[in-house]
Amino acid sequence: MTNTREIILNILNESFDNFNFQKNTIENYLINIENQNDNRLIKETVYGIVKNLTLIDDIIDSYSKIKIKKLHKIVLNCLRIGVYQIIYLDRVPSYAIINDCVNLVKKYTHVGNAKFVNAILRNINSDKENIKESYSKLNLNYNTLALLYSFPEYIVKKWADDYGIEFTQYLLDSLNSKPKLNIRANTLKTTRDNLKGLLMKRGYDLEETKYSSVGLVVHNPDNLFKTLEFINGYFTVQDESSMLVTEIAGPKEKTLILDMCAAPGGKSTHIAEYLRDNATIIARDKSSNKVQLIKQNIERLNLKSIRTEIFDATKLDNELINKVDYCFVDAPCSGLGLIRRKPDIKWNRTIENIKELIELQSEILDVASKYVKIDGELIYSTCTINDDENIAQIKNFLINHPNYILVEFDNRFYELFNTAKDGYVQLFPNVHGTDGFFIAKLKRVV
Ligand SMILES: C[S@@+](CC[C@H](N)C(=O)[O-])C[C@H]1O[C@@H](n2cnc3c(N)ncnc32)[C@H](O)[C@@H]1O
Repeated sequence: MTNTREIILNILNESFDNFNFQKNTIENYLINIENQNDNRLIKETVYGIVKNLTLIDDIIDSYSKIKIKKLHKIVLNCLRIGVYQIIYLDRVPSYAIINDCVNLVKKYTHVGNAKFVNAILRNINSDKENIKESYSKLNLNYNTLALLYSFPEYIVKKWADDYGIEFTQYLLDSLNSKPKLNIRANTLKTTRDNLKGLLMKRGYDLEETKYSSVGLVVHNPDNLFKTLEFINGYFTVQDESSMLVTEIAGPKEKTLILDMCAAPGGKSTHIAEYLRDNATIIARDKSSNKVQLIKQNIERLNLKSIRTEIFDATKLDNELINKVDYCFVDAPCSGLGLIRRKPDIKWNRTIENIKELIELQSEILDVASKYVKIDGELIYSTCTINDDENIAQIKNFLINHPNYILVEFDNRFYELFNTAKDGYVQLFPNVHGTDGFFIAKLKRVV
């Protein structure tokens, strides 16, 4: 029989060494687990711990005589598993959780530690309701929101300053929620309706995306990648927010299009489908591994209009100066809008590396500005909720590049998004149900 908590412990021990919670770490452990319930419990607990880490550690800290920084790694991780499952998972009996965690500590350390863990988890279990109540009574400010929703304080403070405490609370809550999987119909092979019908016949439960005309939400996506529809390139997995980049840009056929940061090809392949494969699209990224990912998608989707190139977007390519009709900069960014899908982003970002990203974005935008021909367009997007990488970045660009202006979106996008104005939009998971995302549309006028 699988000991799910032992697997969770192994994942945490590995992950907390390097904060690398990439899906692969988890998927590698899950490969041999056939029981879907075990599979789900492991994923739910690991992601749950990563999402709620500050609060879980705060609870442990208040019940442990030893500061958590001084606890043995296995002891701490077993406590995290125990606390998460006791507090957040009503369906699992507490005695089984405590028993398992204690036995794991005994197996991997010693009896003394096992007794310590047993006492803490029993106390937390009997105080469970009081614990929940005492946290629910906290006054809300950016420090308490950072604790309650387990986010780094610097991020919460920034959002509270930019959007206010109430909005920030909803934002944090939705970034901790489970996201829906979205797919984009490859309109060169099928229609959204047809794809929906084909997948429904296979037992999938789907609905149309709210904003994009080619997207579907899949409510039960298990084994979706094994379907013939996926293998034969009828769809691409992509969040609805990303689909909107192409729809808002609205490029024309028979034009030259450059996607400077293209891997794994989500936007480039969408542009090719949108233009019925009738344009010249150059899809670049910085390494051969990344470009390989674009190639795999092009091949699976059977697209002919995209040429891939390994090219560093911070370097100027003289061949393309003043030649490009539509230049897409889907920039490397802090990814704060993706925290629902990748909760480790909470713990992997620092103020310093966000600053470096802002400089990199600005450098790439400057190079991009040289490729676009007069009357051509530059479309800048990020998957983050951070004005410094988004609208402030664009305003700064406009100051340094007076030959560019923001161009208005088609009116229907202003009707769809209350947060869209003057040629840019910030999408929020708590408002729009999408990933946190930013799109700006610029035009070179001189
Ligand atoms: C947000 S992702 C792009 C996602 C892609 N547009 C899509 O829709 O599938 C940002 C990309 O920028 C690439 N990147 C980062 N620095 C770069 C550079 N100096 N030159 C080119 N690409 C770079 C990363 O490798 C990454 O693939």
